[in-house]
Amino acid sequence: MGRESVKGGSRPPSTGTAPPTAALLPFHIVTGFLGAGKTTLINRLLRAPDLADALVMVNEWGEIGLDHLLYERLSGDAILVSGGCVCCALRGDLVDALRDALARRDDGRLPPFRRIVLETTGLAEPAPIVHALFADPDLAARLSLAGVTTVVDAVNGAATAARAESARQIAFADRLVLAKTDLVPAALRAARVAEASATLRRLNPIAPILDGAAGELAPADFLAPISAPPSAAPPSASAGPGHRVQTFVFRSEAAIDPAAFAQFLSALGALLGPRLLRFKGLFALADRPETPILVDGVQHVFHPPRQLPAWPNADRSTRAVLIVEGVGPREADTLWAALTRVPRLDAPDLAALTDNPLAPRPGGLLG
Ligand SMILES: Nc1nc2c(ncn2[C@@H]2O[C@H](COP(=O)(O)OP(=O)(O)OP(=O)(O)O)[C@@H](O)[C@H]2O)c(=O)[nH]1
Repeated sequence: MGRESVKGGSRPPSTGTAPPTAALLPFHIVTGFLGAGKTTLINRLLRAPDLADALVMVNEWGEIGLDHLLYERLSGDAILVSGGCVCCALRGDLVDALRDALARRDDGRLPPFRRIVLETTGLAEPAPIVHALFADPDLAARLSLAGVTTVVDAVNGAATAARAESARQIAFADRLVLAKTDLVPAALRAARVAEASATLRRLNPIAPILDGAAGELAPADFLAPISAPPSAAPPSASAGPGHRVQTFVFRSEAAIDPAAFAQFLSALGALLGPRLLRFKGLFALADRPETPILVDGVQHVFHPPRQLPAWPNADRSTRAVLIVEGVGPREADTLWAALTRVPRLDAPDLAALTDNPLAPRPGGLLG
C-alpha cells in the first residue's frame, strides 16, 4: 500500500482484544507548532532500519492534506487523517483510523507494522489525543504510548511558546527537540540554544532538550519507551509566561503507604478535574518496595497502575510529574504532602481532602 487518506465515515469494526501474549505496539506522538520541523525530523528518523516498519499517520487541517506527500519513504505507509485537528473535532476520526489500521494489519491488508508514529497538526494539543487512546478499550489493549516528542523551532520557538497550544505541547512533552539551529549563525548559536532552552525549561523542567538539527535525537533514543520521570528531575515547579500550564515534579525518599496511594489517585482526579492534563509517576509502596508501581494518566483517564518487575535504575525514590493548568504550587504541594504524610500544620490529610462533599468528582483516576 502506498499513501491514503482517512476521513470521517462509519466507525470501523472493533479490532477486538489482542491475545494476552501479543506485545503492545508503541505509539509515538510527534507534535510541535506549525512549521516547527516535525515532518523533517520524522523523515530523518524513518531512514533508520529500526523504524522501517513504522506506520506513519499524519493529521492535517483542511480537506487536502499535503504533509503525507512529503514523506520520502517509498516502501512504507503514510496515512493521512485529514479535515481538522485530531485533538478536538477529529478525535473520533483518529480513533477510527487507528482501529482501521490495526484491523487491516491483522487481516494482512497492511504490512505488519510494529509501531505507529503520529504527526499532529501544529495546533493540536497532545492531552486529548492521548486521552482518546487511553479511553478506547480496543486501542488501549493494542497500543502503548511510547512518548510525546515536541519539536520547537529554534528561530521562532520563543515567540510561539507564548501561545497556549504551543505551551501545552511543550509542557506535555517527554522530549523536546530544537529544530533549525543550523539556521542561526554559528557565532550566535550557543546563546540562542541556551535562550530557547531556558524558555522551554520554564514550561517543562524535566524533558531532555535535544538539538535535532545537530542530529542529537538518535533513532534509538526516539524508540526508547518513556514511562517514568527521570531520576535527575529537579524538585521544582515551573510556570510559563502568559499562560497557566504548570509542571510540578515531586520526589519522596520514604516508602508510600499503599492506602494513601490509592486515595491519592482518587484525590487527583476528584480535586483537579479538568485542570489535570497529565500525571506519571513511579511509586515505591511500603508493602512491595522492590517492585515499583508505574502510574500513567492523561486528564482523568489512567492506565491501570502497573507493577514493574524491578526498578529501572539505582534510584529507588518515588517520583512523579504533574502537568496541570491553573493549579498553584500550594494546591499541588498539599496533595503531595498528604500522600507522603509530611506533617503540615495547615494541610488536611487525603481522607479529609477526598471526603470534602463540595469537591468536584469527575469519576476519579481509576474509574
Ligand atoms: N535548515 C533547516 N530547515 C528545517 C529544519 N527543520 C525543518 N526545516 C524546514 O522548515 C520547513 C518546515 O519544516 P517541516 O518539517 O515541514 O515542518 P512541520 O512542523 O512538519 O510543518 P507543518 O506540518 O506545516 O506544521 C521546511 O522547509 C523544512 O525544510 C532544520 O532543522 N533545519
